[in-house]
Amino acid sequence: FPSGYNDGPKNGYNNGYNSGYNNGHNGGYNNGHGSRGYGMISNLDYRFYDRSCPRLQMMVKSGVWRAFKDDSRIAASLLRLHFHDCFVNGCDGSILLDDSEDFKGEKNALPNRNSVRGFDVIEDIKTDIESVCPLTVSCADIVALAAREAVVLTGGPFWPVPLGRRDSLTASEQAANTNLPSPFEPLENITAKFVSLGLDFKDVVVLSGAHTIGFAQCFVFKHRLFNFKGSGQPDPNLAASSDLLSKLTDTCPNVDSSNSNLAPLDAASVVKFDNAYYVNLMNNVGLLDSDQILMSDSNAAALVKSYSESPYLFSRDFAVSMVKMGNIGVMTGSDGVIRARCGFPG
Ligand code: HEM
Ligand SMILES: [Ca+2]
Ligand SMILES: [Ca+2]
Repeated sequence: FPSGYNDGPKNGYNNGYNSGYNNGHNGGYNNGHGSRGYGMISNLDYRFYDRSCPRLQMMVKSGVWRAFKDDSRIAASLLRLHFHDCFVNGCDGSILLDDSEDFKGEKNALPNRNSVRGFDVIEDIKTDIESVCPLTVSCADIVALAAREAVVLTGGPFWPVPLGRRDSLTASEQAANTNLPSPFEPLENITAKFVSLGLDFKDVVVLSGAHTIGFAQCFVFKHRLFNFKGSGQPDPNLAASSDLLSKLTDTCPNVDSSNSNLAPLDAASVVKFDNAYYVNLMNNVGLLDSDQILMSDSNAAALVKSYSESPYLFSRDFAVSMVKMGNIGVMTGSDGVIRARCGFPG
């Protein structure tokens, strides 16, 4: 990676943050082999808290399990929380900051408002950890570990999480609105957003597999059900599966009041972290336009096919891509802070 990758400026954090970010990185379309693996260049360290907070990982694990007992969707929500943190100013806990009178952060940015969940779970875990290891563990690291636990808890792969991220003092509503991929935009745009953060095309396909768990609100896919691209008809991909189409129109009748109703992203196994997401795409029953659209690109479709055939391949590649995502724009050393509470910068 270019120098400067890991040392985000302390002051004026957002100014020019992305400049030079991607120089020299492998741009765009490749098959992802080579330059992948756990050996990424990063200042993070698997053993960062071994001495300062030896029970950290156990505490995160039990906090996630506790929350999961009452709400199995929380696993999906915690995984998405890490993604929405890392894609906006790097994995720095920025998404966790509460709005105040003179500060508007990311929580209420368009992709997050009434959509991202799990803040209270992270805050509860942080409170536990503060009682044992005060001002030691960053919120960004807790989110990264919680995302891993969420995947393990739902039957997905375990991977060691490199640690030592520092928390931001600020957040950017605007960056959240522009950096996070939207389910309404074409694959090229989504890919460009990943590439601008040092990820690649394979990561788009692999990380989209996170949609093997969790839910989406009707308004993000409703345009596929009734009047796709002005045709007055459902998306032909969905129409081919009358079974799914009728379930979705039951959940999401064509009235505004259904907009926040929920449908499983992977109807085959909504709380199981498996490769069914890719099997769905092969069968044209992906829920989001941005999911099914992967099949319209021959490189992506080839990866989808191989993951649909091999859960092991998917598990392995997902773990690798999650470590990559967890490295985006991290602050280490004396940059940033360790927050006392995740919702407040101080
Ligand atoms: C590739 C571009 C992506 C797009 C366009 C996208 C879009 C979305 C949308 C629209 C939702 C539903 C939100 C709602 O209805 O409130 C969602 C849910 C979700 N996304 Fe993504 N996503 C993408 C990539 C990712 C990645 C990289 C991850 C994690 C590694 C992820 C994890 C999730 C999870 C787990 C949920 C379910 C959350 C829950 O049930 O609380 N997504 N995504
Ligand atoms: Ca962030
Ligand atoms: Ca699944």
